[in-house]
Amino acid sequence: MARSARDPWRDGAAPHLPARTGTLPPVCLLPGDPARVDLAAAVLDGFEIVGHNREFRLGTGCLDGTRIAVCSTGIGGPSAEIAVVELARLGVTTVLRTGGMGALRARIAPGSVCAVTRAVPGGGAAAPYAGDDDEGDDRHAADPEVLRRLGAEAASLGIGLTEVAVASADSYYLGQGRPLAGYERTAAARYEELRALGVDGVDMETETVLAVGRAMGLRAGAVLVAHANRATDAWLEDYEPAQLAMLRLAAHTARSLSPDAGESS
Ligand SMILES: O=P(O)(O)O[C@H]1O[C@H](CO)[C@@H](O)[C@H]1O
Ligand SMILES: O=c1cc[nH]c(=O)[nH]1
Repeated sequence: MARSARDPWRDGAAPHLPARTGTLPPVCLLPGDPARVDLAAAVLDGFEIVGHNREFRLGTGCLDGTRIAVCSTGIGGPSAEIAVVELARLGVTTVLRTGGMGALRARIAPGSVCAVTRAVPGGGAAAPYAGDDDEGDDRHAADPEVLRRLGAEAASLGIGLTEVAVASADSYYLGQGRPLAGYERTAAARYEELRALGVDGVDMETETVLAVGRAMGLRAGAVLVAHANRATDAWLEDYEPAQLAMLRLAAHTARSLSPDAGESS
């Protein structure tokens, strides 16, 4: 049967994510980078790749018998929007972005693991989800229960956690104030603009994950590791240990947020 253009799903199969309705566990980690999905095998037992389409690499594994999904969103708001909307319809009820960011404050060293409290509204793919009500900035706040569990799990794992507010940019270079030849003044102005927002870091997907997740009725949060520090111009070359610490925290938080925590899958 031909698919409808307005709603291009077929027999429970999503148009972009490689999955069918009802096959995924309720909690899903959302790295941007597809390679981080494979890295999750280091923190989840019996990790298996379910499928891969475009930037969306999807796998599942278990922590203490609780099944957890991991799905990459690719880079930027547009593909993150697709992932969150399709995951909601596939049956996922909680999403946790598990990503990287550039810190904007000198006190946040590269490698720091950070819990996002809120994203500032910036537009892009999140804009159509602003809605007609007056929820305002709350739409870009992390779900309080997700934030609370991140804090509790970090404490019990002995992982230091810094709370941050972030901006999500639709551009990695000029949009994050990285100087390009001929655009040095634009880049410097953009960097100051980001800092003036009062945020601690910049990435490319958190705003969309929080705003779209909330609009879809999901619990949405984000844990980010600082890959770089723009204030000190430091870049973390050996990134894997920090990513693994973040994934470990994300997996434990996902387990604690799972309605079936402790049951074997
Ligand atoms: O580390 P991930 O989750 O891939 O995310 C960050 O890395 C990418 C840029 O290099 C952007 O997607 C940014 O948000
Ligand atoms: O500087 C950085 C590092 C990670 N992700 C970003 O979007 N920017």
